[in-house]
Amino acid sequence: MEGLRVAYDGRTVVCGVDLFAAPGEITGLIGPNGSGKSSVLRTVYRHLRPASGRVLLDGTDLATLSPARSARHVAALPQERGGDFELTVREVVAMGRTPYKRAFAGEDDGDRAIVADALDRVGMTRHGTRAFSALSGGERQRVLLARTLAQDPDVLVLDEPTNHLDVRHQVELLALLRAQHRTTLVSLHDLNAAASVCDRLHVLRAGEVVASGTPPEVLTPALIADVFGVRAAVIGHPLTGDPLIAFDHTATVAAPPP
Ligand SMILES: Nc1ncnc2c1ncn2[C@@H]1O[C@H](COP(=O)(O)OP(=O)(O)OP(=O)(O)O)[C@@H](O)[C@H]1O
Repeated sequence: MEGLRVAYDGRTVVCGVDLFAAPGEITGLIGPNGSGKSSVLRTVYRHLRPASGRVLLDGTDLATLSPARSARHVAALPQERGGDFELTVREVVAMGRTPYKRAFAGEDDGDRAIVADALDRVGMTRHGTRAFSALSGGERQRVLLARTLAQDPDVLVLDEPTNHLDVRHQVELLALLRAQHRTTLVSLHDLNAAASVCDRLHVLRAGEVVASGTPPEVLTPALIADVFGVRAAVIGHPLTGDPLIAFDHTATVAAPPP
């Protein structure tokens, strides 16, 4: 992203963000509520047009690609999860193949194998014939993740993907992201999950990137106090060695800026 600015009704909420997501790496966006994480991601999956600045994919301005073309490159798990599709689980996942099909073209064996594999990866194979609208929040989340996998994108954009998931499914989802080795841009509220899964982190505050680096570089007690207004100790995780952030849940520190 180059000089990315996002505005709603003339109010700027992302102001001049420059950000690079390296190929095959997991790039994390963290920051307080309202800091602009979703707004940045929405420009990447083209739900929003930047007010100024550009989103480049291998040097090509995404805005110059047709929607179908960019959908072959970029798949998203957005925060707005759409309505209750009157579709089965399998049909929702098969929607991921749409950017590759001509109008009215049916599924071929290749599509069917990709859809089956995507369902398998999120552990939803046995739910394939159920109505999507009848699933729990976490199950829907996993089905929508399978749809992005079926889309076979170069770039995966995920806005708070662990929302609604129990801890086991959070761990599975993060492991799945790691195993993909795709260029991934993800917003996360769980700083410990971000520390464990992301190669690089960018911290947003009031629409600006205020820190960037590897998780150990970024996730310091000073930054956590400054940006989130919470006291924390950062220690090495006894099992993995990743930074482990132990919050002081008894009190906040200075209120974070608006
Ligand atoms: N559709 C919209 N219309 C108007 N303002 C919006 C819209 N979506 C977001 N905003 C505003 O833009 C700012 C950034 O919001 P955004 O959702 O990008 O932040 P976020 O960091 O993803 O927040 P959260 O952690 O709460 O999901 C906020 O002030 C929010 O109120």
